[in-house]
Amino acid sequence: MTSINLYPKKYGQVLLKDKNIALKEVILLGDIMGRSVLEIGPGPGTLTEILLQKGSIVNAIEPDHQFYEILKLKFDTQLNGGSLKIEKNDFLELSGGTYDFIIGNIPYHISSPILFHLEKFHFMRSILMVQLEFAKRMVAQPGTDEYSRLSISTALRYKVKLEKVVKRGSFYPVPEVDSAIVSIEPNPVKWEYPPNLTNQILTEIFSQRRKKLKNIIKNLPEELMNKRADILTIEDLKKIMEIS
Ligand SMILES: C[S@@+](CC[C@H](N)C(=O)[O-])C[C@H]1O[C@@H](n2cnc3c(N)ncnc32)[C@H](O)[C@@H]1O
Repeated sequence: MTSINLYPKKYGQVLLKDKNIALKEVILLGDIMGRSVLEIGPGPGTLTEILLQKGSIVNAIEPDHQFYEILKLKFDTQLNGGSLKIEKNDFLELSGGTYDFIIGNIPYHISSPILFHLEKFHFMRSILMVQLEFAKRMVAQPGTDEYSRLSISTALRYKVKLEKVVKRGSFYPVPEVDSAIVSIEPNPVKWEYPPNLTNQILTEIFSQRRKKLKNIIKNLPEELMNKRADILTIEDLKKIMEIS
């Protein structure tokens, strides 16, 4: 007998089986009654169901054909009633939009592209499930072991909080790593420097983490010369942008 592979690696499909965790994620969004929610990768619709029960208007983006078909059958009433739209699409292909909230238990192999693609959207708050190590790097402060290019790139754009560690046993198939729920709010003050130049400078600095900044960038202010990437703050980066 041939079996259908519901978990092709291509889409990073590890499914949340603990409904209490899904409920916690939705509660962390805040009051969603009557509000618009973009859901990234609904899979079989565990989060979708709770979002709809709580009265939100959901736009769900799912590229996998099998899940797309399952969702259409499962939520036929809500689709006809107008509280749910399902798009068979890749979130990274969306050009942007405005939603009150964004939520997703996202595929871990594309966490970074998804995180930075959020920038194309206007939203108040987002709740994402990511790999625990990724979450720790997202929220890491300068001078800690986890501090990385991801940490400063995240802090330039968002206010992020690691809300809850979720053990691997809450998923099926059981993955090799633990996960975490993070909340993300856009920074009220936007980073005023050109994104390409910022990325270029961060690449130079973080690809030579062990070097002192004076050996990477010329004409630095005195106080930055002996610093290294692992303690680079946003204020330091601003000073570097000013002379670049
Ligand atoms: C980790 S699973 C989570 C599924 C479901 N939300 C859950 O909690 O059980 C990731 C989901 O994202 C979908 N996905 C993969 N790549 C995607 C992309 N580029 N854009 C949107 N969804 C994607 C997968 O098909 C899958 O449904």
